[in-house]
Amino acid sequence: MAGNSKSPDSSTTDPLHGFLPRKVSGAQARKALEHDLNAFTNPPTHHTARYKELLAYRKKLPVYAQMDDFFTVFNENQIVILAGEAGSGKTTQIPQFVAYSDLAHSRGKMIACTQPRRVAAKSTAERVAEEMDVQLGYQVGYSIRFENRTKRGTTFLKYMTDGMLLREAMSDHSLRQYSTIILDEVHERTLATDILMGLLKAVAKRRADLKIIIMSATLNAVKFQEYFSLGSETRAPLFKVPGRTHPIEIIYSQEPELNYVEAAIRFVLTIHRAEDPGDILLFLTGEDEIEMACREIKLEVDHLIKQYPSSVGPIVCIPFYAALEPTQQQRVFDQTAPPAEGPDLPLGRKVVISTNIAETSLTIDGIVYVVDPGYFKQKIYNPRTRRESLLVHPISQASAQQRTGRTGRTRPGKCFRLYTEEYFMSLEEETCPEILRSNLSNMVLQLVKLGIWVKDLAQFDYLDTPAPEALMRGVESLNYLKAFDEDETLTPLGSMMAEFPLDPQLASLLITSPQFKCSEEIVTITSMLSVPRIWVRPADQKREADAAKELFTIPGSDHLTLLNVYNQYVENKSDEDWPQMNFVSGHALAEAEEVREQLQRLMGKFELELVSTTGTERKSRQSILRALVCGLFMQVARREGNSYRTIKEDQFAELHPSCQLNEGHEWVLFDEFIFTGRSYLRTVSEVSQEWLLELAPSYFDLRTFPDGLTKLALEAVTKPKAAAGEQSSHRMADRATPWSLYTMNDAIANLTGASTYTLEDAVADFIGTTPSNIAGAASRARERKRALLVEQKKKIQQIRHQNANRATSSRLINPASLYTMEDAIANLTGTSAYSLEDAVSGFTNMTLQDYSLLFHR
Ligand SMILES: Nc1ncnc2c1ncn2[C@@H]1O[C@H](COP(=O)(O)OP(=O)(O)OP(=O)(O)O)[C@@H](O)[C@H]1O
Repeated sequence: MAGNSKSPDSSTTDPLHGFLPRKVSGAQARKALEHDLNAFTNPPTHHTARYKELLAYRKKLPVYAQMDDFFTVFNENQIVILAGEAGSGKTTQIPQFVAYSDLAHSRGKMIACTQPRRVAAKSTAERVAEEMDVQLGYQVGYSIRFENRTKRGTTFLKYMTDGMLLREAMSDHSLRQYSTIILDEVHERTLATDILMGLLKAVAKRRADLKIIIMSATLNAVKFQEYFSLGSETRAPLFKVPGRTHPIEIIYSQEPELNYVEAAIRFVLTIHRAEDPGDILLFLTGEDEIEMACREIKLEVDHLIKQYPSSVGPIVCIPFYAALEPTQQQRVFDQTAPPAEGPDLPLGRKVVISTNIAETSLTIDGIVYVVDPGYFKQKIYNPRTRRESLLVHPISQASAQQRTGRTGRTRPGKCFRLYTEEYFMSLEEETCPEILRSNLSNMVLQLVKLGIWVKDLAQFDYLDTPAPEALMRGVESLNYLKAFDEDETLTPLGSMMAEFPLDPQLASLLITSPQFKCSEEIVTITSMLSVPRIWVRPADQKREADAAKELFTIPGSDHLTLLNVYNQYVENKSDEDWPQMNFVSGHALAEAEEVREQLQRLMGKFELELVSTTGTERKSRQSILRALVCGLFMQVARREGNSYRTIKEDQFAELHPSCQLNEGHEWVLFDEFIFTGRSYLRTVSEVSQEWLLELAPSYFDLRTFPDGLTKLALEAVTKPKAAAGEQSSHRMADRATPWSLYTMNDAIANLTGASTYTLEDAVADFIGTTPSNIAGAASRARERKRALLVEQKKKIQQIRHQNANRATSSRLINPASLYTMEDAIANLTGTSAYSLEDAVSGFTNMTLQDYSLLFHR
């Protein structure tokens, strides 16, 4: 095979007869593609009829017509920038062309093609395995976080998320197992793709044999060509694939639209009534909008069918977003439009309503109409406040083009842009790169693991350099986590942290958990925090879902509640209805189980002991909470008034409505600090301030701690303790702490001399019942209160609904009304990370909360 076949008739038995790596021409590749035998199976097998059918289809793709030129440019250059219209065949065909030229399979190498999204990596690998007539997971496979379908020694074409390739680069800085690396959809500018670009540029200088292809439909080609010039004057060559498979008509709105969700629903209904057969893809920003739109469209269409049965066909609405279970995501590809309801009646239509996960790389067969309202949800991290905002933003021109490109793939299409052409021209050309709006602590750790010195981080060859403050914050967090030593090199702990596919804080939590004799429980909690939403809350069963959640609740800790759910899931594994009956996601739990297995394997690799807590329930819980403090001590807040103030950053937030805690807890540790119109702490547990001082002494070092109420509260713990010996007879009369800071917990600690003795324990001792009975009674009382609240909320919603109807019928809402204070500040300051809080504190030297208190007084 591959050039060393000498027998005279070997061209009939070896489709790759005469092929020399990277000297292959288009003509040779076409001959091999047409061969009866499959070049990539061992021994070669006969091609199936399906292969031939798909090959006929592939030949019509624009990239196929460019095959000769592609082989020339690929053979002659180390790095190629490739731009081609969405649907021209880049993602599916280019890696296959490379397979013929590279002959990676015969050289023990692999070809990698990265994707920013898991769903794209997986679905493209499935399609390509079918096109190449091989079994998925063998010659062609995929690797995404916590899911690897490749076979060592057999897989030579691997679709993978960019994050997975980056992870591999940490153990092999030169990525030696790959002969060619293709970075696809680079216009998305994910953090991992950006780092990979810098890394591959350096690897290319060391490894002349490594080829790199940078691909996208919509990229600023010159910027990439210059970046990849490898120090010489010559830019990397640009290979353009003109044309698309089928034409697409783009239709703009004449006027700015009303409320974009309403407008989108209206458009879908109009298309359904007025346009030729063909499925519809609508882009909305998030799960709530999508589920609501699915319901409304279905209701409206059912209503229309009753009114006009001879002119309106049936419809099926399919939601599509990242948190959905794979079987539900798969519906998007598998489910077809419903048939006509009778002879001579109109055909049915499939409507897919998706977030921007369907924006790139995906082909959903049958889509003819795309409806693009022009918005998406974007996460922006503010390094100063350490808060993430998740807000609706206008999309970029590049995104709009990608959305348009979801049609015209298997037949001609139409794209309805629910904004004017002038508005489109005013959009940003590209989406803001993730590196400019993310928490960089993980990136910093990965770069250092890749061999970059901390002091050189700012000089790394970034395509767009991140803000120094963001880098500094990343280094600072890692210093607190003891990932670096005094010389700023990786400590063994830091090096181990980088090996876990987790945020550094969670990795550190996992690694330190054996010290608290609860690593079994912590690995479960970490896995539960790493998967999408566990709780299921259907719109028409919210009350039942909340009641079910209440039954899992461990008072004072969402983390322990998650542990409880997982343990009960494992106990009830044989009952497949259990998740649904309990309003939890069976898929998320199964995924948590897989994640857990993987993390457990990694722990084994580093000889981290897996131990479970022993002793009383109270003691076990305490050990777990103490371990959580040891890893997540930078995510702590203290109650002030009706909200919580984060430590050091002094930001105010409320507990997220999904939290099972009441607001009575003074100190809490949280998993997420997020802004979604309001600031929230999500997944929260109560902790003791003494643990903070004991378990994170360098972060809570009172000598360097900023002055303020938090410091006073922390001092209140240390001072009375020091004085406790002498003052025992005056404890209640002589209150050393400011009275307002003296909590019930302090009182109990003073009375009993044990800081871990809680209010519940005290009650239990007095009335002779257990804390869990008390919690049960409290939970039943809460349930009654919740039922009342649900009623009240319903009324409020009715009133809001009536008001909203009144408002929308009398007032035009244009995109400008979605322009938030944050957008205004971003426009004024030129940085999206500068929040309202920053603006207020910049101007007044006060926090927003203090400022508004003063203002309202
Ligand atoms: N799963 C699939 N089912 C049916 N057709 C498919 C599938 N995947 C790809 N195709 C066909 O192959 C064509 C090329 O798809 P491919 O993903 O390679 O294009 P692309 O240029 O990479 O597009 P994009 O920039 O959107 O990722 C599609 O337009 C479609 O006709």
